[in-house]
Amino acid sequence: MTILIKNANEVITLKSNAQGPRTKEQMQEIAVIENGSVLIEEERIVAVGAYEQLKADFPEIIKKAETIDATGKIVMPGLVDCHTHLVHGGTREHEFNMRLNGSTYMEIMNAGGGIHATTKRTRETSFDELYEKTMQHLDVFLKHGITTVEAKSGYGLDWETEKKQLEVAKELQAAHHIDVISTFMGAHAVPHDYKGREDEFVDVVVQEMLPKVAELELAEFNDVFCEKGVFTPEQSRRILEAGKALGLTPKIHADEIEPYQGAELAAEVGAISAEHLLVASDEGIRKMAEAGTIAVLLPGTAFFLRAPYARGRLMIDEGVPVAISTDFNPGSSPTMSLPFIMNLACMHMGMTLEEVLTATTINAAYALNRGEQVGSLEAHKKADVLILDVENYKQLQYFYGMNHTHTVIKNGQVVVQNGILLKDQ
Ligand SMILES: N=CN[C@@H](CCC(=O)O)C(=O)O
Ligand SMILES: [Zn+2]
Repeated sequence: MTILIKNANEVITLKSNAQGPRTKEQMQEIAVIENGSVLIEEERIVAVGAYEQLKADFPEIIKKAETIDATGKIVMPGLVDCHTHLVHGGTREHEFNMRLNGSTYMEIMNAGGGIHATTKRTRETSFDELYEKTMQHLDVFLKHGITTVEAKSGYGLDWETEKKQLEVAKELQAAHHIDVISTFMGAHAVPHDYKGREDEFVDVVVQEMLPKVAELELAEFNDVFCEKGVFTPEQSRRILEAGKALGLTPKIHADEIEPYQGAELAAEVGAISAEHLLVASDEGIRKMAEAGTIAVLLPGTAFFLRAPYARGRLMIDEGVPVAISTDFNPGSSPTMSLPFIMNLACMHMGMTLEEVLTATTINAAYALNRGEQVGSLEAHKKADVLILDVENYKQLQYFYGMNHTHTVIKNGQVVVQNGILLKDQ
């Protein structure tokens, strides 16, 4: 398919001469073209710029293009949601109600709820049911303008279920328009039968699960919940180093509930990203900036757990590349609305309108090692493009809590039109 998007009030390209994830003032530079056009052929972007220029440069391609008139709207890259627990059984609204009545997240988890409750449900749910449920979630993501999503395992805590989660994600990567990128997170919690024998469970993850994940090519990344009462920094280091030796890139859930040297560890093991960081130390932030570790911030979790927000402003000022994501999961952040999460980042983490756009496109793409393929509108990149029904990018956060997605083009194909998923029609 050849598509020409024309007359957009603004095309937010995120194009830059910077290499790698954007830091400091680079996060502010979203490279807006007023009255811009985007030319797409097959699954790639051919060019972005003024219509007259594109017409002069690519007359033959323009001749055969189907035109989409974006008058009164804006155009930007598809959103990248770089931290989700996509594949899981069941829901936990009763725990939400318990928290509203005074229980804490960790109390519920230590009493057998939380991650353990979802683990039980995920073990009980068949492959086909999980596949169908996740397919529906992906449809909702797509309608919110998300074209790439990460999927962590970690609700199995045994090989059979971890494998089932990763295989569901792999099959959906092939079956759904959205790109689904898998992370193995066998060390998401210590299963009940290993209580008091935590190191033995780490042995199982390191010696049994990780080699099979690598052999079957079920994931690109390896994550661990480094948190007091879950996995210690030493155990986390062991898990991440073992994954690295097998070719899995480290990620880490760090400093979410209590400061635990997680940010420092991320920098030391060369993790691509450290995620959460609500209570990361000054030293940890400094080390991440030095190492170039991407901070994946998840303000929806702070919102939903009524916890302090990560210090996004400080991290950016210190030179840490920042990405933001939904953390979609059934316990601490059951939302698929990345646009709402962007609003929280502006309102509660001191991030600017421009920084949240960078954090959910190009920087999020780099957090998934996809910064060269998606995350900005540039020639030769994948044609993952959104048309949003607002007059300018500032309105995206001003009209908050709404879904402004009008059209989604994924891999050069229109998949959402007028806010409606085409396969639903
Ligand atoms: N903190 C650890 N894991 C998830 C929550 C998982 C759950 O509560 O089911 C998170 O990233 O917030
Ligand atoms: Zn998470």
